[in-house]
Amino acid sequence: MNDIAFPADRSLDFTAIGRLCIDLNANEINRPMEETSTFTKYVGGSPANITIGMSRFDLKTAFIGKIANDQMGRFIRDYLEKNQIDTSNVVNDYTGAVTGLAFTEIKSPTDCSILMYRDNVADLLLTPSEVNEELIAKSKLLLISGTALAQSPSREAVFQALQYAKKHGTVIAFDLDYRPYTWKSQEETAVYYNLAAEKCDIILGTREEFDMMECFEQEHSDHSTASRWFNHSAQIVIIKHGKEGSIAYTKDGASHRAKSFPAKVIKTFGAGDSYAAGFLYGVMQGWTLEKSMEFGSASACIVISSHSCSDAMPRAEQVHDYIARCERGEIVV
Ligand SMILES: Nc1ncnc2c1ncn2[C@@H]1O[C@H](COP(=O)(O)OP(=O)(O)OP(=O)(O)O)[C@@H](O)[C@H]1O
Ligand SMILES: O=C(O)C[C@@H](O)[C@H](O)C(=O)CO
Repeated sequence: MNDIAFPADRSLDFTAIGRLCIDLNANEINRPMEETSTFTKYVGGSPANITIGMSRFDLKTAFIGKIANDQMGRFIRDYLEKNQIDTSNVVNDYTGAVTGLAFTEIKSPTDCSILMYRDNVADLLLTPSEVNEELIAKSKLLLISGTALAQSPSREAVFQALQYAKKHGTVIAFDLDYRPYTWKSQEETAVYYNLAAEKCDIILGTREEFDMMECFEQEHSDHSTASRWFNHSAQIVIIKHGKEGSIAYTKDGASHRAKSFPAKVIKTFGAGDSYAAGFLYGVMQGWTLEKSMEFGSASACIVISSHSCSDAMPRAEQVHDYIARCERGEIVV
């Protein structure tokens, strides 16, 4: 069991707010982007990937965001709807803003980077008045993603969503998703991340992302990081450590470690999104933290062993099968 009490009487399981963009993943892998010439187009954006993952787990999902009024925006909306995601609060921009592009470079399975084009993107133009209170009120869980805090009015839209979630007892998860190129300074990032994190029940981030948030603090240990947020709303703090696995801290002072599974890695990005989807799905099923972290870790392996993020988000049976195959020693890297 875990200690998160999700409201029962809700028609939606999971709603996310934030970035909807396009991934353009290099087809010529294991070389620098300068030497690539073709890309495959996928829907992207960390919160979008997580929502797609939750929908693949057969949860009832919705998205709150803004897309460009062009072919890319229509591609994104169509894809979400094909994945049974409620897009009633995905609004069109009519100012000529564009869709964020994430060009991915896969130099090697352990050396990947993302070149992000994010000038004048539609997703950061979502306004507080465009956030649908009723959608959040009928959701069990709201996910916020850090990059949506980078600029106004998206920043204020996220805080409005947080206010609605608090008002209606909707559980709040915060995936830190720190993307430095979207921010003016680390200090600005830390201020807004900390203000948002104080309202959240579940916080997921890497050690580096928490270090950024704690740039005004002296101590940066996993334990001090976690205990800091239990003085606010947090029930669970997850600190991810890549291939080394992850640690969950709970308000009662306990910690729970999860190892990573073996994976035939094609690219490392997408691990965090798929891990978040798998972990949050497990917690929503009422599983123990260990089982939820295990499910997230296996979900991550499936995605990092694939070329895409969104397309590769697995179904629950695929994740259970991956765990079973690892336990039988059938996945050797
Ligand atoms: N090379 C790997 N092999 C196996 N599992 C991995 C690997 N990298 C990450 N994972 C799994 O995915 C989880 C999340 O990965 P990570 O800590 O890299 O988060 P992240 O930095 O948010 O990911 P992303 O690269 O998508 O931003 C890890 O806790 C681990 O379970
Ligand atoms: O979050 C982004 O904007 C880029 C993602 O779409 C990409 O798939 C990735 O980095 C996954 O975490």
